[in-house]
Amino acid sequence: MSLLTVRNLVIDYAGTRALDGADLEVAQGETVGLVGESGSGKSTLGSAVGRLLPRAARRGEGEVVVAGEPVFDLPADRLRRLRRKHLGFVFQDPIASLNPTMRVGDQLRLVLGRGADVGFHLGRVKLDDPRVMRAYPHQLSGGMAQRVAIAMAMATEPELLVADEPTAALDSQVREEVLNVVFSLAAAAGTSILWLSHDLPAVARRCDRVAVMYGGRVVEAGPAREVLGNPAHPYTAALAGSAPAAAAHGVRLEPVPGRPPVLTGPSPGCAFAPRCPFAEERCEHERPEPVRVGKQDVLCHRAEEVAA
Ligand SMILES: Nc1ncnc2c1ncn2[C@@H]1O[C@H](COP(=O)(O)OP(=O)(O)OP(=O)(O)O)[C@@H](O)[C@H]1O
Ligand code: NI
Repeated sequence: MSLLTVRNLVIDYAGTRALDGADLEVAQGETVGLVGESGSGKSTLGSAVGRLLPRAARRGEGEVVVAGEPVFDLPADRLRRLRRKHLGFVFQDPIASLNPTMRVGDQLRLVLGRGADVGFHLGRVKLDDPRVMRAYPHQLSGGMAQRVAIAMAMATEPELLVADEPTAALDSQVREEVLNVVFSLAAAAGTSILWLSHDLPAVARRCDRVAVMYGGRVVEAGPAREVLGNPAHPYTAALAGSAPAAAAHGVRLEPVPGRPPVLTGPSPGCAFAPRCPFAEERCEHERPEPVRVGKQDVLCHRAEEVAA
């Protein structure tokens, strides 16, 4: 059974359509990478999982179900309980996600309860120096602050951790260490991960499954190896740098020429059509419905040919 199901989710910010019918599933204990260009809707989808959207956001159609609970239809107290019991969040800017006026140890105790063994939880994220406990967030490096944020998010052993580009602000060596901490803690606790990222190959190395977003929809989802090794959506193919069919016609796919769309309402056809080497007439005015190609769910009129 799915731990998280997002079905046909539509989210608008005054005049901008951020999600245009997004579908996503995360199973218990599974690690899923959600990738896509800037503006494709990753953060909107990640926040929607906990109904943590900015004030300006409006849900149109669709639903989000976490552990059997319809997130957008819950009264406030049940939503709080669901978040506390089932969900953890880690964001891009760790310092901003911590309370600047409170020592690290006190913040952890607030989440964990008075008697909690703060040292143990910091040790789990490889922060063994006792000075960390007494430090204020601004006294920590970005990598250390992110470990504290991870310790807090994972302290309750949530069923699902949503990590929105948790390493984007860190340098590359620290990045790997922080990801190692996230993935090993989650594996030990049986926590599912939804990791939002720009980097398809990096995600494919660590995750069981990958979901690729474009124009506010998940255009391809499936096992990481298949999505990366034999993409069935032209956009994934471009990201993976391997579109044999198009390459044979001498089309250079990487980087993808053109710009991502900024939608103001529902896309009339496939949002990728203007940049797509496979596009034909119907792609501009027929919205692709999900099709199964191999082990992937794909939104493309020509998915069979792309994967072939
Ligand atoms: N608070 C907001 N108010 C208005 N528009 C917003 C808001 N947040 C996001 N958007 C718009 O919604 C769309 C999706 O943005 P979102 O942040 O979800 O994408 P993203 O894939 O996370 O991008 P990035 O990789 O840059 O983080 C974009 O067009 C963005 O400009
Ligand atoms: Ni984002």
